[in-house]
Amino acid sequence: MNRLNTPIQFIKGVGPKRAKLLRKINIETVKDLLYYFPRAYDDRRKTDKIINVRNGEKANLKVIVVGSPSIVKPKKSLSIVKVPVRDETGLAFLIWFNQEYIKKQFKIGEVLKVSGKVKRVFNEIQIQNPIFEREGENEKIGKIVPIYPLTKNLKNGDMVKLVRNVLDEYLYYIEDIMPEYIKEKYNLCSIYTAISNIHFPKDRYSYIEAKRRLVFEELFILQLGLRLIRNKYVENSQGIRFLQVNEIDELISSLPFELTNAQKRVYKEICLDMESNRPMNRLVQGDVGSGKTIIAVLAMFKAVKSGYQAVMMAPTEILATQHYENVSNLLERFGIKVSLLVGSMSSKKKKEILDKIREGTIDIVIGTHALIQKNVKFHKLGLAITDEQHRFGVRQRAILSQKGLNPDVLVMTATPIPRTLALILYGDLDISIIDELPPGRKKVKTYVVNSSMKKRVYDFIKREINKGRQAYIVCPLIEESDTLDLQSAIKLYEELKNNIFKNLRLGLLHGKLSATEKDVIMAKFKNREIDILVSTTVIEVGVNIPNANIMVIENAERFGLSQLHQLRGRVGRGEHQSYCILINESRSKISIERMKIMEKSNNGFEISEKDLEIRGPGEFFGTKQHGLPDLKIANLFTDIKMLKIAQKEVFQLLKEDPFLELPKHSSLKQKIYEIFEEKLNDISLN
Ligand SMILES: Nc1ncnc2c1ncn2[C@@H]1O[C@H](COP(=O)(O)OP(=O)(O)OP(=O)(O)O)[C@@H](O)[C@H]1O
Repeated sequence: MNRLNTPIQFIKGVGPKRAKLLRKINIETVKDLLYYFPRAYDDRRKTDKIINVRNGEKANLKVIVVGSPSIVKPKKSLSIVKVPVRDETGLAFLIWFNQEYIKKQFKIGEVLKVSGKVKRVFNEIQIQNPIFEREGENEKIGKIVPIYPLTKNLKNGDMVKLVRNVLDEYLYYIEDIMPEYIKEKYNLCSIYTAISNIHFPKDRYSYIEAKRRLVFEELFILQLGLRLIRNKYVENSQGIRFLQVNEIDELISSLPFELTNAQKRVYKEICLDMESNRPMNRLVQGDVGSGKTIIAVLAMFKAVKSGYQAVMMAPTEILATQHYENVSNLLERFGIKVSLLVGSMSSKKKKEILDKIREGTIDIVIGTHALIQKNVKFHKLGLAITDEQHRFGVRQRAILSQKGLNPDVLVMTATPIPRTLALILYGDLDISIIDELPPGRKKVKTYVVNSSMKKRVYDFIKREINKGRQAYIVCPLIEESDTLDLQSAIKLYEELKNNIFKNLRLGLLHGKLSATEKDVIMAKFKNREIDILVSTTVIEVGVNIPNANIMVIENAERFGLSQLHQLRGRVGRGEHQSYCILINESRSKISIERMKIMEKSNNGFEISEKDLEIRGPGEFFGTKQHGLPDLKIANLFTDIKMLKIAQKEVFQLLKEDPFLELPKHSSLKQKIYEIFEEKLNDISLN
């Protein structure tokens, strides 16, 4: 057995009780402990003088005991031990509460190093509950002490001792998996120095060096693992060879527009994947309105004309319905049978569709989560597309594709993120980017206003509606409570309908409506029977109504920038000049700064980068949701430079050894299998 896997309760001084506490913080083995990094450090290197200490702050002192310890009992339940000490600048008292036994530990004249919090009580300087050691001892004071994330009843001092013990005995059982040439090239210290110094740094420099090495390793391993999964998947599975379909030119030339160069390039990349015998596993990233849908349509056409079925899963019924309408309009005249499958359908209707899917009389199914239910069985599924993937988990994507035998997989996302990060979050996919908007799109004019300007905003909406346009008004999202969210939308709707826009036709859309009710409202808005659609963020993704040209967002400060960009993307989709009005109720500097970014930029990639900068990656996208292992020390945003370097090295290494089969990479491979075991095993089962 690898000694690092020694269960923690077998370590001296641990025992079952402490082992239980350690398990609470996910420390089960020696290795877990060695990789349990401090959350902060207490620098106890410098010595203060009594004359300089400040009330409420921590002080490290070197003192001499100048009198016998005394015990004071101000009340029955409280006893205070007081030990008088001094240095060359003044007098102080070491204080302990209800710990009478401690009194015996001091002798007059002995020198102590103490560290604790200063409290001034009347004219007395007290150091309360200090830690202390005698001259010559060198355990707790005079150095940088790690502070660990703890749990109830587990003391930092005990953790420090434990880590020290384990380091002494087990450090050299860790294997240094980083290839030598990489360590040399980037001047990275050994894993031994890194692990030992991250727990007990001698100084700032040794801490920085340790952290740099560990961050690099973490990012390197993460990316290597993801790319290895991709390589294995591509290698192991026999995919479908779709045909070159000439009829597709007819479809393309029947479109009311010419494909942009970016669309042509991405389409070509998809064709190459589909025509090869390896299964496609590709992400299409594009800014809002860049025309991702047509790419999906072309891929589905190709699949069907090659004799297979295709499926497309969208996150909401509104979006699924919209896709269904588009796709059937475009493809039915080519003899392709398209069908919709959503949760709200009657069971009779559902059964009818499910039968047809199973028999193969339906070629393309478009739907929501309903598609991943057990009862959905395909006759011959060849292509699985998920739209707006960030709303689904990796697992759901996998379930969908398991409904075929290694179908090609296409993932479409409307949240543009910087390429470097896309490579992490979608590291097991190949990436295509549509980085060009269709020609002639007018920039959405964006204005940030505060609520005092509302009347002007409403007058402006009236004028545009008189010209035949339509508007969206989106209400703030209150995440903790759907009910409040709903109330605020209803309240606003009532007020607008009964007062401000009395003579106009308003509709209200929110998540609590049934799917049919939502459909009715969307259809009315589309048919111009509604002038203003008041909505919660259910409208956020993908809705395409080109005649709507105004997007007003109430309490815009409550949204993430990428989300605002998504919402804004609902307008500017037709020939009319469009407007986005952000009502910002916050005076905070950060809020104003964020709103300014929206005024200035219309580029989703740029905006997501800023959003990431301001909100941090944790909130931007939960790594958990993407099924990635937790990062212990690296930070996807602040360590972006390191991320890029690690990415470069991973690509280089896999070029030479795509499956880590060379003996020199055996320990790397082992580590990756430890971390990504489940995923890699899944693949070998295919
Ligand atoms: N090359 C093109 N030239 C002109 N119009 C196009 C082109 N490609 C797509 N469109 C049109 O642009 C609009 C937006 O396309 P689509 O709905 O596919 O965008 P999207 O990329 O899915 O954006 P979102 O993520 O915002 O939904 C549609 O009305 C579509 O018909």
